[in-house]
Amino acid sequence: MPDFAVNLSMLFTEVPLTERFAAAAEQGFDKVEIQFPYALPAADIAHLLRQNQQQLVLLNAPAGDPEKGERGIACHPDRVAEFRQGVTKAIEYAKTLNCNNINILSGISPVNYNADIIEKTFIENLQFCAQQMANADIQLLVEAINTQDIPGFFLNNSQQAFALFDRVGHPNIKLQYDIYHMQIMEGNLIHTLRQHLNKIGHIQFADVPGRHEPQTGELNFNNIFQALDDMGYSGITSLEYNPSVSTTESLHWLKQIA
Ligand SMILES: O=C(O)[C@H](O)C(=O)CO
Ligand SMILES: [Mg+2]
Repeated sequence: MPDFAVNLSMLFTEVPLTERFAAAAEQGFDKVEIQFPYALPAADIAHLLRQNQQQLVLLNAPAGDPEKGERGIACHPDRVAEFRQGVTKAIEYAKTLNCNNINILSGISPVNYNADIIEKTFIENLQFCAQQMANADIQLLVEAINTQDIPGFFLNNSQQAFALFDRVGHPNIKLQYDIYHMQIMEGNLIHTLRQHLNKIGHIQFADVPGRHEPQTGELNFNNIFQALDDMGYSGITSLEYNPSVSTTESLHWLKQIA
């Protein structure tokens, strides 16, 4: 069975973030992720993790202003200094929280720059991240996001990610393979996971369509989880879905496979 973590930005949202750690612990989760932890001081999060005997396994670097529709700024040529300051802040949080993985979001391609400059900016920013994070013993992860939910998102499929990693040319970079986004963009999940397992550092999932819990859509999660075990995947597999019912009720599938 996969080593599960739960994303506290999308599950247990019935209660404020500070109470989600305990809610997750009550359901048996000892590993959690937070997309953007920055509204809380790192010391407060560290206290909550200790109190609930949990490990933080993933956080995202700051990704611009969501109120303005921004979903990452790593490919924005005019935001490089701001992006890199955000990465420094993410590394400080990760060090305080003993978190070994930081996820980077490319963002939506800015309309006022040509494709080559956008790609070059992203590659140079990833080179910066890979080295800064290697210095801090942190794994750089990069996530591809589907363009139905976020039209224009620059990094949107696994082959594009692997080709970019070759150009980044640093060993400290892996794909955060989100099953939900990749089912929408390319399908062929088990084959892709098996073929590129050594370039995949973290997995998240939700069913398609709807981005809800397993058994609400078209994916056969029993087969996917079994295949991950069979191929020897040893990383984290994280619940990152919008529960279609209460979070606790949405975990029925987990009890069936346990
Ligand atoms: O939406 C997702 O899949 C991400 O993992 C994320 O962190 C976006 O903020
Ligand atoms: Mg994701």
